[in-house]
Amino acid sequence: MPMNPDLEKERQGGTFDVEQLTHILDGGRDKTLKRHFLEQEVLKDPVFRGPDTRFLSREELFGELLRKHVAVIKKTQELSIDDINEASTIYSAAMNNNVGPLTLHSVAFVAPLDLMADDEQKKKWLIPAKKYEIIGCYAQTELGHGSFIRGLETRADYDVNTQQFVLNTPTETAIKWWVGGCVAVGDIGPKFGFGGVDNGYLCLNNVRIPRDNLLAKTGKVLEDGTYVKPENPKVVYGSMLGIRAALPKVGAYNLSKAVTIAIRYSCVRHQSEIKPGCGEPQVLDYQTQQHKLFPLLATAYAFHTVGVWMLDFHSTVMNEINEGHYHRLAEDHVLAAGLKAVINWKTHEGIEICRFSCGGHGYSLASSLPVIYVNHVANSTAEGETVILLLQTAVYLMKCVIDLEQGTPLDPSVAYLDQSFSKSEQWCSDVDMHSLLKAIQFRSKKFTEYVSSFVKKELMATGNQQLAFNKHKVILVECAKAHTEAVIMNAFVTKVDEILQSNPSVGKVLSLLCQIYGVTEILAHSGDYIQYEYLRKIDLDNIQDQLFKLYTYIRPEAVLLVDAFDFHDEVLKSILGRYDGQVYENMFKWAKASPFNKQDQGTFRKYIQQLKQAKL
Ligand SMILES: CCCCCCCC/C=C\CCC/C=C/C(=O)SCCNC(=O)CCNC(=O)[C@H](O)C(C)(C)COP(=O)(O)OP(=O)(O)OC[C@H]1O[C@@H](n2cnc3c(N)ncnc32)[C@H](O)[C@@H]1OP(=O)(O)O
Ligand SMILES: Cc1cc2nc3c(=O)[nH]c(=O)nc-3n(C[C@H](O)[C@H](O)[C@H](O)COP(=O)(O)OP(=O)(O)OC[C@H]3O[C@@H](n4cnc5c(N)ncnc54)[C@H](O)[C@@H]3O)c2cc1C
Repeated sequence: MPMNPDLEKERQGGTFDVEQLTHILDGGRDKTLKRHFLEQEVLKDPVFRGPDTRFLSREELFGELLRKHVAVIKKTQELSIDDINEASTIYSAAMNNNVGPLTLHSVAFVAPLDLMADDEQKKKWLIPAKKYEIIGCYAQTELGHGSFIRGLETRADYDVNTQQFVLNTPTETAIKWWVGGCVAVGDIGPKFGFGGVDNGYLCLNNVRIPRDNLLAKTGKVLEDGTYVKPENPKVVYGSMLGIRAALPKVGAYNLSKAVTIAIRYSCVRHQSEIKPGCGEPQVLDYQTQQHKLFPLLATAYAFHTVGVWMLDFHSTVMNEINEGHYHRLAEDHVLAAGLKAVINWKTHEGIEICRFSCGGHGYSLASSLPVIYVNHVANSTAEGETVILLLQTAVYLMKCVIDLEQGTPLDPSVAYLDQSFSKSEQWCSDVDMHSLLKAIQFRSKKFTEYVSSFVKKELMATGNQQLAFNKHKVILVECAKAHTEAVIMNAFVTKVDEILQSNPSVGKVLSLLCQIYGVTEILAHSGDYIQYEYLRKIDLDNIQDQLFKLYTYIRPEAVLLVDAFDFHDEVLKSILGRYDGQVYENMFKWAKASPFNKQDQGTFRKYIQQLKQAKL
């Protein structure tokens, strides 16, 4: 199909090599080539062809995705793939923006076995689980409790005579609920999205399991019922840590898809007039459309950068824990908690903005933006609800203030809290990314000190830390967000500095995006900078001008920057986001293919006939 002339023109501009940026995003040229190879292995294999999942009922969708997921597993094993990123490539190429039915088996059943089973148990369960000889799920949440783990009601009473645990869900609120991939007892019914996953319920009534079913790498129960605590009790929470540490990159992936669709479509879509009689401009030429999408484009790059960094950091900490060193578990937990919470929340807001920016066609499943949205938005609740996780980060920051007062060294990711910040010169409209980072770190430091003063006062008055925290949860959450933004901006600036050395032209365009991210973040909290006397109105006016100027620099690069995400059309599965920009013709073809247009709407005639006969 010929290229849409608008997109053809957009691809003639640009100041950087798209392919080189794709290689950077993938982690090197070889990884790009391997990703292309794996995508083609899926896209050319007829087993992965099937009905357009956007036309399917819940039951049909589950069946089709299970069929495909099994094919993904076979393909992954056939190609001897064990790298998580490569396995994700095969999975994403097949799932058409859905979450596959066996996802929880991999991320929430196999992972904890790997983390907490002893060698004997690994032989017994981990090996067959990895071969899908046993299919598992993660049944933690109950009808009555999800966030408050210590409130869970399920019982496991030890029967010393039979060396067994007797499992019971003694109350209705104890029923295990939301259990992804739980095929035992029942499905919890239709959901907002996640149609590919059978989130189930599980009632336990005197279910007996052998003592050695308790994963024993950390804690264990001896024959006489004595509980031997793990060296570090928090490691039992580790199974939730793995998914949280991975979800920032999942958020970046989903936001990258949404901005690819919205920016390509915004170049194809012509609407209204700027100069009467001069034709309808591309909607991406409107400053308001740029104001919707360019900060999100910058955010997608920022989230990808920090998502890769978080996964590396988490993997290092897990290796240290495997060798018995727990000193970075707390930092890993709160970084994963804060990044998972902020990134997934801002991503689902961003996907929604991308949908809005495509007008009516964004509301059609032809765009796939609704599919990406409803499947992504679960990530702000699942694996730790947003506020819950931000409070974890906030409590850690309160401890950092105490550590600072006591002269205890801080973890690297919060070292800036011990720095002094000052800004004397007036900001013009070309503030560099390092100055923007300093400002964002300054705000986080000041906010942490401000919140800590309230919590301390409350603690003095009540002597109860939980009460003190509970009274100031709103500002504690904001404090955790401010810190997490400092972590994101720091990772983005660090990566861009590195790329400026290795590939100046790519580094330059990314530095523009980094400035957009930083200026947007500062303007979103401008009141704090005035209140803390770090910025004046003139500074804010100047960086507002800077933001609009940055949009003009990014406008000719925008399509190339989303091309660099390198989504194959069959992976993106969006008519608005097609690489060739041939939207209208394919929208019409897609609509005509809808089963709704195929079935004889006998029901329509039947009931309208009744209406006519009713002679109202
Ligand atoms: C691997 C690839 C993955 C790719 C992903 C692909 C797509 C899949 C997408 C989605 C999958 C969705 C599947 C969803 C599954 C689920 O939802 S499973 C259930 C998840 N449930 C939760 O997350 C519950 C949230 N609640 C909690 O975590 C806890 O209740 C709590 C809020 C943290 C409170 O804990 P607690 O009540 O014990 O009290 P605290 O004092 O706050 O904590 C005690 C100390 O423990 C430390 N802590 C807490 N959590 C952790 C942790 N996870 N790791 C390490 N340490 C932890 C906390 O800091 C306290 O320490 P301190 O005593 O020193 O202060
Ligand atoms: C798509 C999806 C898949 C899931 N898959 C699984 C799975 O496979 N296995 C599994 O075990 N679970 C699963 N879950 C459940 C998930 O882990 C819980 O929904 C999540 O932990 C939130 O707990 P909750 O639903 O009890 O919400 P609640 O904790 O009841 O939250 C409700 C509200 O109360 C607020 N709140 C709660 N506690 C506090 C507090 N201390 N301070 C301030 N505010 C508070 C929250 O911020 C929120 O606004 C899944 C959920 C979804 C949506």
